[in-house]
Amino acid sequence: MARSINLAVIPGDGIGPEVVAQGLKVLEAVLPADIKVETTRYDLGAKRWHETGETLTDAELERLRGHDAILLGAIGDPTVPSGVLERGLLLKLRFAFDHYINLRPSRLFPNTASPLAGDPEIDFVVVREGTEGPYVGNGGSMRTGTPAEVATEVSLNTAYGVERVVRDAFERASARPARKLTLVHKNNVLVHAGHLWTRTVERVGREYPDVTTDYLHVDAATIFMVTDPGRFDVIVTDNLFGDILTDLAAAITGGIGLAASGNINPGGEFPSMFEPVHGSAPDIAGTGKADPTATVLSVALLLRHLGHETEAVRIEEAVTADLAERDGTARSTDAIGDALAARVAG
Ligand SMILES: NC(=O)c1ccc[n+]([C@@H]2O[C@H](COP(=O)([O-])OP(=O)(O)OC[C@H]3O[C@@H](n4cnc5c(N)ncnc54)[C@H](O)[C@@H]3O)[C@@H](O)[C@H]2O)c1
Ligand SMILES: CC(C)[C@H](C(=O)O)[C@@H](O)C(=O)O
Ligand SMILES: [Mg+2]
Repeated sequence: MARSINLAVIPGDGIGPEVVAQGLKVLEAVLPADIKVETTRYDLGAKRWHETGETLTDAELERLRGHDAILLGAIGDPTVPSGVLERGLLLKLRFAFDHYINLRPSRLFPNTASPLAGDPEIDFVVVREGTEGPYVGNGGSMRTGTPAEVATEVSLNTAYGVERVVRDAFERASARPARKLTLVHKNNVLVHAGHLWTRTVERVGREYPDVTTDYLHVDAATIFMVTDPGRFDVIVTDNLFGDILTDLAAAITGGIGLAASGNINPGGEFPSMFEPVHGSAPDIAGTGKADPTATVLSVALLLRHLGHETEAVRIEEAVTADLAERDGTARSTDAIGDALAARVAG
């Protein structure tokens, strides 16, 4: 366990800088005096793109590589064409640093309101593939802008890429009490990729006889996530399905303002990157309405990844206590950050 953390911080756009400020506040408060955190801020995002036309240079990528981990707020801005920052910055980082595990825990904290009826027990984790699928940029457009336009976006699925994420998901499932793994795909239509995923889960699953496996088509998975979320323990799924399912998962567990994620490079060859599931929320940027809890919980995932389990748990307990005391009174981003920092410090 490192006694110092060399952290890269990418606040980004919209509410990104607002929530990252709270994440850093809580990080500083939770660490004991003998663990030092050194942060380097990278001002990437819309402003930088407008000024220079750059999203992320190779030199910056090289410098980022030298950090122990990255904390990212959110990127994306209405003044920048859709996809420029998402692909040129966020996905570039995930791909360059081989973040093939996109880990998205979904837990309904005690006393937190879910839009679902009753009082559902929700505690599952989505292991979303992070470097393949339809996200690879394997596509193009011909006769662009004409009535004869043809556009493609081809999903890439390699045996290597699918197996490594499936193995990771089985490892996580076997370490959890319910020991259940659900593959979510669409193998009735996407038969080539879908059957590769299905066969891989069957084959790797033989090495994990104590883990129960099942399969759901992604459309049916959205039904069960609303009608019976307790059936899920570990979900393993492709990059795009995982993106969509985890916004839904956030919605049923108290909202997108609470959903944390980690883009993990398990071997540690590259720094892993932690970020809330949500985006830059231009509709509320600058209003102080953004909930920083998702970022604070992402800091907990970051600390756990670096071996600081005690501090990670302390943050999660502080969030649990904070959520339990919420009574509907509006609190600012800053006020929530202050409250969480005070809890972890005390
Ligand atoms: N990881 C990322 O950086 C990331 C993730 C998703 C979207 N984006 C980008 O963000 C921009 C906006 O995307 P979008 O509107 O589809 O999704 P979004 O997640 O930014 O916002 C969706 C809704 O959730 C609300 N919301 C989001 N975060 C919140 C928080 N912390 N507290 C309270 N409410 C919150 C927003 O106000 C909005 O109503 C786009 O450019 C998109 O590409 C970036
Ligand atoms: C902004 C976008 C590239 C990103 C994704 O699709 O992975 C976001 O939606 C997320 O969930 O982190
Ligand atoms: Mg998303």
